[in-house]
Amino acid sequence: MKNFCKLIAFTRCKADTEAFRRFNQRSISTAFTSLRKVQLKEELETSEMSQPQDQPEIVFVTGNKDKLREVTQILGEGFPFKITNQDIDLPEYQGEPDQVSRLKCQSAYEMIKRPVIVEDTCLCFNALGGLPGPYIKWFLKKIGSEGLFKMLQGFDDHSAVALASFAYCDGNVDEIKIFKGMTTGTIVKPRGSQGFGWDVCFQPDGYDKTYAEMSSDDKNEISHRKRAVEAMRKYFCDNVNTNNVS
Ligand SMILES: O=P(O)(O)OP(=O)(O)OP(=O)(O)OC[C@H]1O[C@@H](n2cnc3c(O)ncnc32)[C@H](O)[C@@H]1O
Ligand SMILES: [Mg+2]
Repeated sequence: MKNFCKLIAFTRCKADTEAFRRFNQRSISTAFTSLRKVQLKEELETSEMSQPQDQPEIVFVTGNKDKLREVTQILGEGFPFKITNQDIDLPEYQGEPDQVSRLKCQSAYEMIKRPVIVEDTCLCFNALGGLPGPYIKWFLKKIGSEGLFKMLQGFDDHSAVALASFAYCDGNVDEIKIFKGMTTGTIVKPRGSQGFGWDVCFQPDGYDKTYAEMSSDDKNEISHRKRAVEAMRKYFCDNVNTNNVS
C-alpha cells in the first residue's frame, strides 16, 4: 500500500512536471512571440526616428546661434529636409536687404558647394528712411539697444520694421530664391531679459511687451523670422522635389 501511494505520488509528480514542462514551453514560445513583436516595434520606431538621417540635407550657414535656435524651433519636424549648420562668419554686405541676402547666399554656396540657406536680419526705422536696416549689427555693436532707442528721440515717429530675409541656393547662383518675413513695431526703451540682439527695444504692434519680454514660443509665433520661415517652408513643401537635393 505504501509503495502504491509512492507510485501514485510519483506519477502525479511526473504528470505535474510534464504539465509544467508543456506550460513552460507554451509560455516560452508566447514570451518569444511577444519579445519578437516588441523587437519589430522597436526596429520600426528606430527606422522612423532615423528617417531624418535619410532626408536630403540643406546647410544653414550662420554664425549666430540664436538665429539657428529660433529657425530650428520654428521649423519643428514638418520640414522635408534635414537642416544642418555651418558656423561661418559671412561677410556683411552693403545694399538693399534682398541684395545683401543674395550676396551672402552666393558667398556661402561658393564656400561649401552644397545647397545652402542664409538669413539676413534688418531693423528698419521709418523715421530714418529704413536705416539702420542691414547695418543694424554694427549700430547694435557700437551703441547698444539703449543707443538705438535714443537715436529716435528727436523724432515723433518711433515705428520700425523687423525684417528677416532667407536666401536659398541649390547650386545655381543665378536662381537664388528669397523668402521674407516682417513684423512691424515700435522702438522703445529696453525692457526684458529673453531673446537676443535688439529684442529688448522692439515692441511688436498689438503687444505691450517687447520681444525680450515674451517667451521664445510667443516670439516665434509672431516674429519676422517666423513669417519668413513659413514662406520658405511653403516653397519647399510645394515646389522642391526632395530627390533633387543632395
Ligand atoms: O552669420 P549671420 O547669420 O549673418 O548672423 P549675424 O549675427 O551676423 O546676423 P545679421 O548679419 O543678420 O545681423 C543682424 C543683427 O541683428 C541681430 N538679430 C538678428 N535677428 C534678431 C532677432 O530676431 N532679434 C533681435 N536681434 C536680432 C543679430 O544679433 C545681429 O546683430
Ligand atoms: Mg551677419
